[in-house]
Amino acid sequence: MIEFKNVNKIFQQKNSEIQALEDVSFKVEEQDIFGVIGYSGAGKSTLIRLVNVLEEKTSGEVIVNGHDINQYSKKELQSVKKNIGMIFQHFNLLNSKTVFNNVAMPLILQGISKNKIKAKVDELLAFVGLEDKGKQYPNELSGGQKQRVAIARALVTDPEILLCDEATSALDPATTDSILKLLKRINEQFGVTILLITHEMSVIQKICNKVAVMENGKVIEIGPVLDVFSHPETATAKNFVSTVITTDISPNLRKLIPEEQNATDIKLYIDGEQVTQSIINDLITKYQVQINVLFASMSDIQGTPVGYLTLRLKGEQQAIQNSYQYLNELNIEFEEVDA
Ligand SMILES: Nc1ncnc2c1ncn2[C@@H]1O[C@H](COP(=O)(O)OP(=O)(O)OP(=O)(O)O)[C@@H](O)[C@H]1O
Repeated sequence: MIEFKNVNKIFQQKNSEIQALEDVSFKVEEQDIFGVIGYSGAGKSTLIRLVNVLEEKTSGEVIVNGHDINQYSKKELQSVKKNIGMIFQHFNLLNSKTVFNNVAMPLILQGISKNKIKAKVDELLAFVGLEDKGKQYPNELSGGQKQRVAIARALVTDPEILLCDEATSALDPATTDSILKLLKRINEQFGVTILLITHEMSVIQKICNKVAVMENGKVIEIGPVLDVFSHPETATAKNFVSTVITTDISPNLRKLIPEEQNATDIKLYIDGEQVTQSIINDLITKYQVQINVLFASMSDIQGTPVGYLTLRLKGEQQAIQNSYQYLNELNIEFEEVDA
């Protein structure tokens, strides 16, 4: 649906060059909610703006609907762009126009008949929950309501792709949640593919099925959300994950737990059906190992329960070895950690 192939973007400045994107390659499949996360300056905005040609790449290919976006004729590009809606952090509404006219604007510009416009705009205002706000002006609305208007406007041409540029960054947590739910509904009911950029891992956790982590213009980690969240490899991805899930005892808390002779601490990762296994009970009763739970946390990642445990095991060396064999048989990831 959208594919970046070896994309580079260099901004030329008077005496220097800024490489905003470096050899970026990945695919957004149909019906994905694909999240791109990175710190400020990572290149996220530049990347998303290439898709609807708000920026032009320096080299590489940005393929939308089967063709490189720069290979289309002007006329073809117009119809490709109609197929791509976009929403922004600061909504970008026209304050001098009513809500109705803001949503209607793309259709007015296309010369669509008034009756058709009214039917479509009314339908979309109802869909975003603003059926009674058509006659109001943007500055009479809350931030969340403004973003709903912007979403209705982005959908008015029935696009197959929706680009979201930090769409919830200016909103409070509750409003953010309601907008994210709306985006999910758009993806599920209308089959719209969503490419979003954010600096908040909670946004990725709540609605994305895939994620790319960017740093210094490069994609440094990419994959299904469950994979990247459960096994982040780079320091940056680990930092982002730690903002939404706690996977370990904090160093301060660690200091409060006394060391013990003849004890082994292990860290376990469990997910899916593994969380229903009576692991601790089995280790105690079957293998005669004493157990202290030093740390435990459970999170929901895309509907999959994911758990992290740190256990202190005490017992005969053979009993500990047998416990490890049992964990291996259950395919549970674990490692010994320093006390
Ligand atoms: N029009 C421009 N001219 C020159 N440099 C630019 C331009 N747009 C972006 N850059 C530079 O390109 C790099 C990537 O910027 P970009 O805005 O894509 O990052 P970002 O990850 O979206 O960050 P933020 O979340 O702060 O917007 C930065 O170093 C930025 O200064």
